[in-house]
Amino acid sequence: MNKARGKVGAVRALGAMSGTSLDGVDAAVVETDGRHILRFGDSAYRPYTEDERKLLRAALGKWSGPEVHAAEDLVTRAHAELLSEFEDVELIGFHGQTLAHEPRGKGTLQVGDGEGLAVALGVPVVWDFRSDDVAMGGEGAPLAPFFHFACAKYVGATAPLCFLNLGGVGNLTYVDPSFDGPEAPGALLAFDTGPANAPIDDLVQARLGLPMDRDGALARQGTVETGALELFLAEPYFNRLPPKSLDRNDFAEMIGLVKELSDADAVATLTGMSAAGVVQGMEHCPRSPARVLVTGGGRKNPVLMEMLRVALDCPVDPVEAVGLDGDMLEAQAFAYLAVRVARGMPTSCPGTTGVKALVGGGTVSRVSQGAPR
Ligand SMILES: Nc1ncnc2c1ncn2[C@@H]1O[C@H](COP(=O)(O)OP(=O)(O)OP(=O)(O)O)[C@@H](O)[C@H]1O
Ligand SMILES: CC(=O)N[C@H]1[C@@H]2OC[C@@H](O2)[C@@H](O)[C@@H]1O[C@H](C)C(=O)O
Repeated sequence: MNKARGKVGAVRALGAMSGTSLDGVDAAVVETDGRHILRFGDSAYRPYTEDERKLLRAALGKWSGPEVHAAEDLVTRAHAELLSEFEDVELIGFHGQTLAHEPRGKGTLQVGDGEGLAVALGVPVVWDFRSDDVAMGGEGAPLAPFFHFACAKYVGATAPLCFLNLGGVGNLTYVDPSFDGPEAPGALLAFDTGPANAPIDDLVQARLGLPMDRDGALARQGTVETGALELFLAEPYFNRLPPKSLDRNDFAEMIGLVKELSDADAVATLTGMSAAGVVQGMEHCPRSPARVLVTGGGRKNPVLMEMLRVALDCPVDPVEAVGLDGDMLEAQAFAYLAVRVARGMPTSCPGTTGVKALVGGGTVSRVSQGAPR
C-alpha cells in the first residue's frame, strides 16, 4: 500500500500545474509529511506547442462541449508524457488546466482526467482540488497559501511576509510565520490581486504575434497612461475585501482601455495595471510585511518588478532570494497539497478562500483499489 495513506513519515510527491498563462506544464517533486517541507526534488517543464495553445484558448470560458473535451484530452496526455519521466513517485498532485472559474455562479472547472492519469502512471493521483471549497462557499482559489506557509517555515522566516505569484493572474499570500500552523486564524490572508501577465500576453499576441513582452522590452519604451490606469482601478473588484479570486479573462476588457495607444504605451499601461492591482491589494495585509517574495513568470519582467519596488515600502525580491524556485512553486504547491488531501488534512480556510470552515478538497484516485472516486 502506498505510504501516502498511512500517517507515517514523508511522502515523495509529484505536483503538476498547467497555469492560466497557457505556456505549458510544470512538474516538481516535494518530500513532505503534509506539514513540513523536508526536501525539494527534481522538476521538469513541458511547453505547449502553438497549436496546443490555440486549442486551450478556444476552450477558455467554456464549461462543456467539444472544445472542453479536446482540452481535457490534451491536458491529460501532456501530463502523462511529462510525469512519466519521474521515478519513485508515491503520490501525484494534478491541478489540471482551469478553463472557467465562477465561484459564485457555475463553479470552477479544471480539466484533466485524474483517474486516467492514475491508471496510466500506476500512481495514486489527487485532483479536482478546488470544487469542494467552492461547494462549501469558498472562492476555490488561491490554494497555494497553505504551501506558502510551509515555505515560510522552511526558509526560517520569523516576521510576516508576502508571497506574490505573478502568473496569468496575480495572487498574494500574507503569511505570519509566528503561528504554529496555516489553519490558525490570522496565520494567512490570501486573494487574487488582479490580472498579471495574461492581458500583456494577449495584447502582444494579438498585435505583434509575440507570446510575451520578454524582459519588459516594450513596456520599458512606453509610458503609463494614467487615465486608463484610473479607470482600471475604479473596477469594483478592487474595493472588495479579501478573500476573492478571479478567472483568467475577468479583466479581458482592460485591453479596450489601451486600444488607442501605441504598442509600447499599451504594454507599459497594462504592466502598470498589474502592478497597481498588487499595490492596492497590499493594503489589505493586517500588518506590514517584512518583504514581498515574488514567484511566477512576472518576476522575470524587470519593468513590473521595478514598478512594485517603487510603490511598496518593503523589499521586493524573487523567491530565489531565499533559495526557492519561482518557476516551480505552483507545481510544488500541488505536490504538497496532494499529501495533505491524501492524509485528510485541510488545504484551505476562511483566510485563504473565504470558505466557512477548514476544507481538504480533492478527489483521490487510488489505482490499487480499482477505480474508486
Ligand atoms: N522573461 C520574461 N519577461 C517577461 N515576462 C515573462 C518572462 N518570462 C515569463 N514571463 C511571463 O510569465 C508568464 C508565465 O508565468 P507563469 O508560468 O508563472 O504563469 P502560470 O503559472 O501559467 O499562471 P498562473 O499562476 O496564473 O496559473 C508568461 O506568459 C509571460 O507573460
Ligand atoms: C481558478 C484558478 O485556477 N486560479 C489560479 C489562477 O492563477 C493564479 C491565480 O489565479 C490563483 O488564484 C490560482 O492559482 C494558484 C496556483 C493558486 O490556487 O494558489
